[in-house]
Amino acid sequence: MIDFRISSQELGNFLRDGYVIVKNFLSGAEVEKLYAIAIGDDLLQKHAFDLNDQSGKKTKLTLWYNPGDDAYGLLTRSRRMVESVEMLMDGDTPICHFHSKLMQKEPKVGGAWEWHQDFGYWYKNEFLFPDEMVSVMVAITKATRENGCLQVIKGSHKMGRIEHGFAGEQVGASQHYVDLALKTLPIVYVELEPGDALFFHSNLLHRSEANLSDTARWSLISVYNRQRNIGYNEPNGSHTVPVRIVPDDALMKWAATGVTESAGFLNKDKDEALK
Ligand SMILES: O=C(O)CCC(=O)C(=O)O
Ligand SMILES: [Fe+2]
Repeated sequence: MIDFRISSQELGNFLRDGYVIVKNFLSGAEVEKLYAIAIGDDLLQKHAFDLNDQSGKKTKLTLWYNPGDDAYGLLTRSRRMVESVEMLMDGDTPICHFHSKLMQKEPKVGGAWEWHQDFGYWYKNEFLFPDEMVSVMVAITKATRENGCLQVIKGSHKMGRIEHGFAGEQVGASQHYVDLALKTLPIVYVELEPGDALFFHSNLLHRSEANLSDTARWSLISVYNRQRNIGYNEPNGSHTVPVRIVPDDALMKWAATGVTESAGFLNKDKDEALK
């Protein structure tokens, strides 16, 4: 049995750098199952929407709040996931799932994301504690420089929250502070194999370039929150509902289905952080 928990060295890297990569967080069979379900899932496609970047290129994504008994829900509720994020977060109240999104960056059309901190969005939702929010990006397909993998500014979470404004339909960090960060800290291209996971702090500056390659870049990004960290301007209550943890083997042993309507999908015009 593999122990998936974050080691003390990985924790140290996360605290210093604002992120940590865990290779093979999912097995090959698990990630194949998730990919097969995603491409055949009508509901995921029905609820997908496009976000335009500044040049008009589109990124397709599907976002939902409540993790259920489908394959994606069982992954986000798995012990390895919840115990890992718990080690990386301040505080001691129960771990809740804010939302998950399936990012579908299609070949030739997948749009860019401007430099931002995720807490730049969540501050608008009136969350108060950035150290009690962590994102996990799981690569469903390979992420490379060519297909627009995530880039992070190593250590930038230590700058605290940076002012954000609109960049196309996205929220972007103040260019002046991004420039200063880039003068001071290194950029890291987060290339991932399917099944690898990137855990990152809510104040880590990150972006990605358009996907001009022939291969899709699909990833699942799940966001976790401590129960006492209330988003006062976040209408969806998922972020204060403790995760119902399932065993790590549930994804392979229990589920065969895609996400159901009870997941509570986001419609683009409803998101407070995008207003
Ligand atoms: O998947 C990407 O390229 C970036 C997405 C992202 O940073 C976000 O949705 O907040
Ligand atoms: Fe982000």
